Amino acid sequence: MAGVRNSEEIDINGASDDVFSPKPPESTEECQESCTFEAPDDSEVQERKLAGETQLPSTNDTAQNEINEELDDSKEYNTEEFENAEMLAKNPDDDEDLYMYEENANYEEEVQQVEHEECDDNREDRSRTSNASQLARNLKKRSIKWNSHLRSMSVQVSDSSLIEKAKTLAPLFSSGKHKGQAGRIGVFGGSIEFTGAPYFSSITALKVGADLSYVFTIKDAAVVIKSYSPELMVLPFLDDPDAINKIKPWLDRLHVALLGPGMGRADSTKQTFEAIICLCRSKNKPLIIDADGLFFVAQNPDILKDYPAPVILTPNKAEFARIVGDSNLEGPKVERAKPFLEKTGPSVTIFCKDAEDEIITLGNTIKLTGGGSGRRCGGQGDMLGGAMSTFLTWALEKNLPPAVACFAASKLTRDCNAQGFVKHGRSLVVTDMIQEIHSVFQENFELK
Ligand SMILES: NC(=O)C1=CN([C@@H]2O[C@H](COP(=O)(O)OP(=O)(O)OC[C@H]3O[C@@H](n4cnc5c(N)ncnc54)[C@H](O)[C@@H]3O)[C@@H](O)[C@H]2O)[C@@H](O)CC1
Ligand SMILES: Nc1ncnc2c1ncn2[C@@H]1O[C@H](COP(=O)(O)OP(=O)(O)OP(=O)(O)O)[C@@H](O)[C@H]1O
Repeated sequence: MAGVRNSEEIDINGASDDVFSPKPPESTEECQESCTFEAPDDSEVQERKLAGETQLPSTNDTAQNEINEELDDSKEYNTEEFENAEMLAKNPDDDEDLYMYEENANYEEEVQQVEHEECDDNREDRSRTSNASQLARNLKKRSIKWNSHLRSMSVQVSDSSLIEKAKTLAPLFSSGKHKGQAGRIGVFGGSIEFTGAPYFSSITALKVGADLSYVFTIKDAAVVIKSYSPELMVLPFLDDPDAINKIKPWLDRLHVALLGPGMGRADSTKQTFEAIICLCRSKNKPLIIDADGLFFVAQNPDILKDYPAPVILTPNKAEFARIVGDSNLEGPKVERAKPFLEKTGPSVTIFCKDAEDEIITLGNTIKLTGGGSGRRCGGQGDMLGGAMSTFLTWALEKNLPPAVACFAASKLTRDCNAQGFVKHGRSLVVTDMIQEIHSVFQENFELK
């Protein structure tokens, strides 16, 4: 694949001193031997089924029977919710009746509470039984439709070889490894206006499995970002008059630099951005460029010309139009990207974010669809960039192409969105999606 270089050329470890030099990565062969990729297990469904076996004590009381019926119904819905993704895809027209579901987590909790109270008290206090019955009915009324947004929960990719390769990405756990070997990610971004974006990226990089995550930001944003998470190392260098010299020693430690989330578009920021790219170039540092970083690249694509390590650009639809320099939001992206990619050279991969994600290299495109929910909360692209940073670190260590990291990040983001939507519906925010990373990762990328 274009833009893929071997690990010696990439200098993926990037460390100039021994303290930060990771040991050589395990060979891909070794890893593949120990990796098996199994279909997601249905333990959650089983757990819910088991929970559903608990019945209230039988009673002749009508209200009590009503409650039992309500509770039985709710258990059915809660179990169905996890079983029906495939059915949705197969029978898209059936969704109206079939996919009414309860706001399951809260519903189940509240009903179980009622169940408890009823078991204890129903012989003594019939009026509470009827209150509980009303509560169960009210809860059911709050049911929302699981509509066509979730018809397909499975991500489809036009190059299925990526699926197998993505399964081999995660490094093995080993007590012999030291902190940093699973990834040291640097996120360069943040501004007075946007402190959330670099946070979402860097916390996601950590939660996907990087060992260390640094945020390089401006002074006034640094304290704010630190306050979001003690896990992140936040360095207030971006608006320092001596920014590049301050950044330099830290850059040596990074496996991948993600540039742009929430960075802002001020001219002074553009200068710093370009100076960072020059510095990264001198150190063969793999790059991911997102958001405002793409705004700057659009103004000066030559900054990436013949870049000596892999670069992934992650534009959304609007940003894509900006970097390829056309105002047309439609048309085959692989064609529209061609002049830009010819100019920059083979190191650059474009991952275009949209309902259909596309991994574009010169003359080639791989498309990803499915997953997600129709709920499009801000920060989802930042999350994707953070995940991609960690996946790219691992891909390069294993000599896998950047496309594998793109696929993995897209799959993870889309599944986190779909899974989060089941719990939070319209209230889903990117923080909720980040909470889903562990279980989505376990299902799709963990060595089994
Ligand atoms: N909590 C935060 O701090 C967040 C900060 N963000 C930052 O906000 C800044 C501006 O980002 P924007 O994404 O708004 O700027 P863009 O210039 O990327 O987007 C401009 C417009 O394009 C539209 N657009 C995006 N995808 C589209 C699609 N598929 N089809 C049609 N239109 C589409 C958007 O609605 C938006 O109005 C960046 O620095 C970004 O990192 C965002 O990442 C969101 C979260
Ligand atoms: N319509 C959609 N259906 C399914 N998934 C989607 C859809 N749109 C976006 N996504 C997923 O979300 C990812 C991020 O896309 P998005 O358009 O939110 O990026 P962004 O504009 O950079 O986000 P932000 O700036 O808010 O962080 C995409 O790569 C894709 O995986």
